[in-house]
Amino acid sequence: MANDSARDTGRPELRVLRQDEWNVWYDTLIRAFGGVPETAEERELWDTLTELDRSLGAWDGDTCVGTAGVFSFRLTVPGGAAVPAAGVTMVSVAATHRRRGVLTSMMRRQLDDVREWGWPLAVLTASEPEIYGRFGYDVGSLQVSAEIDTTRVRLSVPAGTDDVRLRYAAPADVLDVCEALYARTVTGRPGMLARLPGWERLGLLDPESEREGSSPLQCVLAELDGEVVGYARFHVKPEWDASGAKGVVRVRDVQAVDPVAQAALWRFLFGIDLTCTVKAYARPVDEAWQYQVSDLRRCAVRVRDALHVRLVEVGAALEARTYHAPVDVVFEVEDAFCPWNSGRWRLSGDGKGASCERTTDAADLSLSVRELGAAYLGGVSLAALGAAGRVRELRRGALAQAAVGFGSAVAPWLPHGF
Ligand SMILES: CC(=O)SCCNC(=O)CCNC(=O)[C@H](O)C(C)(C)COP(=O)(O)OP(=O)(O)OC[C@H]1O[C@@H](n2cnc3c(N)ncnc32)[C@H](O)[C@@H]1OP(=O)(O)O
Repeated sequence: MANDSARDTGRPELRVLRQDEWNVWYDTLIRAFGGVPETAEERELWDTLTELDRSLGAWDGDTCVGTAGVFSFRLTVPGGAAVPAAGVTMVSVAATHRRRGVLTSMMRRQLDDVREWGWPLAVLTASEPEIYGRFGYDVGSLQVSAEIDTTRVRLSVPAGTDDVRLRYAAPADVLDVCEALYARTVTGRPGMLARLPGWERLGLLDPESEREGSSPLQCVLAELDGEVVGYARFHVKPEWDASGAKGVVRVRDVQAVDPVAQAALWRFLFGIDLTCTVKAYARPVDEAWQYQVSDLRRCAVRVRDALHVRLVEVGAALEARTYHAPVDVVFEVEDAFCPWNSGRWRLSGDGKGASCERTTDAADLSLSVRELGAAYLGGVSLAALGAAGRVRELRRGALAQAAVGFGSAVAPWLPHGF
């Protein structure tokens, strides 16, 4: 049907990707991102990770003009449950075919598919944040980058940090240990993704072309009483000028099971000889080091959007998480792109669980599905969205109650892109 209508109208034909099309499809994607080829290793890895039956290609005759993929993730939500979520990825439209609705047609098909698969959520990281709001996504987690002047900034660490032993290890040799540790941390923060088979290799990708003069990837393990309690992966870029060493530590990944292990790793990164800057990227907005430093201003902290969240099924999504404080609220939801979500929903929940069902009761709060996506992981306050004019309070007190209920003790975080 879709093929016929595409032929009739001259619109590109949208179809599920086949393995024999992958190379052309992937070339289309790479070109849309500027056309710089990836290494053979990266390409092979993405070929392996692509979920063909969940990926779409848009074709103008034999020419691939659009790409969109989905990874079948499980996303940690407030309360710690791992909820099926479509990880929308590899989205592109050839510049020759831009602004003719190809992306819109792929988003339409994709969200219909995700609904059919029974997954309540879709998530993505955006090349440009402005693209996805029209399809019902909004920013659900933020991330921090920092450039820390370690010649001036001191770190105060908690008691017990000296008990943690650190040792270097070849990143590939300890991959399994690091993955096991990651798996232990994944339910600790909303917004984290359980690693799918094969995804551990992403952590080791280390193309020389991206090192910009830095060392190959290095890894340090943190151990307490013989047990691995954390790891840091990083590069060191040696630099010298007339006044001496000015090396830079580029932090790629820090994971730890508790604050003491975390502090031991950060103290190590701050203190590597012959370096005077630590550059970190995509860190949690509430990570402890920000409250342990002597001078936050010299850490040049920047915040940006990380995970964009879309509630595909409002009822199932809101039931899948728990609530920081008891909530009983009727939402009037507007969702133009996925109209099955529009209308009134009563959410009743607390720290143990929740129900979210259709209702004809009077609404307490009026908002669009985007505000629910923004607030979903607990990192964006519904009250703040209200102050921005994006949530309308129809019953006095409902906004404050819902805002507290949707909150999270720890900020959501996406440790790696996809
Ligand atoms: C999850 C990910 O993979 S993020 C990666 C996204 N991909 C890229 O950034 C690669 C480079 N860019 C592209 O490939 C394309 O420009 C795309 C995919 C962003 C857009 O594809 P198009 O087919 O041109 O989009 P389409 O024609 O469906 O546009 C739909 C609407 O979005 C708007 N839009 C599209 N791209 C953008 C953008 N980059 N910024 C702002 N608005 C945009 C259009 O103006 C249009 O608005 P309208 O409905 O009000 O007219």
